[in-house]
Amino acid sequence: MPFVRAVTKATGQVLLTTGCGCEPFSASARSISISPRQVMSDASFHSVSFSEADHPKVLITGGLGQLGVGLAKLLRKRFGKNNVILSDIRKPPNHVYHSGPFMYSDVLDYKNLREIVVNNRITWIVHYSALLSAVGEANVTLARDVNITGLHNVLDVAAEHGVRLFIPSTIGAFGPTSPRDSTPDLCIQRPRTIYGVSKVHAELMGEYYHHRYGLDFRCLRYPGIISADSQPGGGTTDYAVQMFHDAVKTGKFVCNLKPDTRLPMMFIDDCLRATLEVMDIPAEMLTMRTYNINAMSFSPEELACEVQKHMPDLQITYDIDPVRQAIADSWPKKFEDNNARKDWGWKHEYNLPELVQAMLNFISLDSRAANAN
Ligand SMILES: NC(=O)c1ccc[n+]([C@@H]2O[C@H](COP(=O)([O-])OP(=O)(O)OC[C@H]3O[C@@H](n4cnc5c(N)ncnc54)[C@H](O)[C@@H]3O)[C@@H](O)[C@H]2O)c1
Ligand SMILES: C[C@@H](O)[C@H](N)C(=O)O
Repeated sequence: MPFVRAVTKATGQVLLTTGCGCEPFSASARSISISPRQVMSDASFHSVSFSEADHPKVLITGGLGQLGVGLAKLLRKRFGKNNVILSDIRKPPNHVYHSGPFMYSDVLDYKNLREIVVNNRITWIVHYSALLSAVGEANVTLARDVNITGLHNVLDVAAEHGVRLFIPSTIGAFGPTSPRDSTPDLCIQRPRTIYGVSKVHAELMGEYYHHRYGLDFRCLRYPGIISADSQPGGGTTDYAVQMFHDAVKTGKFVCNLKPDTRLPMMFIDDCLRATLEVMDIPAEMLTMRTYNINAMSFSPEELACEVQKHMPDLQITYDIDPVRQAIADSWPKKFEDNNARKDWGWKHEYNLPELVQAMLNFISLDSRAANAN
């Protein structure tokens, strides 16, 4: 829906409504532009001429990380193989390259992003590119570039071409001054990592573009995600994935967080389903644009205990990484997600016992297959 503009004579102010049901707001006439960048005159918001019945055409940025390949698989099942483009700056492995469209895309290259969106008539972007919490602390400049400059490029391209945009946030968007038990959607957010700071920035910029330009921005704050068939990319919650791989391979695991470090976690199938659900629902059902989603919380010792029910000989020792420990100690222990459950019916399926069973089934099967080859 186009912007409605009305210039009031008396004040020289411009009133805008965005067609999204938000309150109009005013701003100085001089400062108003129709788009975040000065785009060509043929670019207009919400101009994509797809009928409601058409499938979305999806671009996933940073798609070769822990979450992108699984999401592409889910979306391709739903929308068709050729309607979902995976992109990244890395070379895809064979099985990914042959499973559907893949393109090189560096989110720091605005023109390249715009070309992909235009040439492929993209209608949804899932923006996964990021440096996660632990690697971000090891390279703050790169994290700032990818997580903040890259975000700005994606926001602009999405706003200019009427693209629905999903950006994940994280438990890492909270900090030591946030309530750590049952952390709600709206509370103090003063994270102490560049990752967290960039994610709060993403939440605020996405919501700002929604109110200011009508961008259809949707955001879920994910807990730590546990997956069997994809490796995590340098986060604080990675220990929980590694424990399974080491347990099956060596029967031993050295944990880099203290035994009682409790964090919100989620099995990947729940995370990807939540992402599709929140992208798919009508905008009227969203009372907010950024939602917490929750499944379970556990500590290393609780996870180890559950794994040991299946593998009683598993040996766990602890060698604490002070950087990761400090990050974990500043994050929520338990997440509150009442709004997601109320507004769009979010419901997780995996608790800790089901998660452990699913991970061990997959990894054992996978290692048996590798041994047989
Ligand atoms: N995995 C989790 O536990 C978790 C939890 C909360 C939020 N998230 C968020 O979900 C998203 C995906 O997470 P993930 O675990 O798959 O991350 P990941 O680190 O595994 O993958 C990120 C991908 O981004 C790519 N990338 C880096 N620089 C890039 C650039 N300049 N241009 C394009 N791509 C670039 C990397 O090559 C990598 O494949 C991230 O935004 C992350 O913050 C993840
Ligand atoms: C929690 C999440 O954002 C990521 N897995 C990290 O630990 O950095």
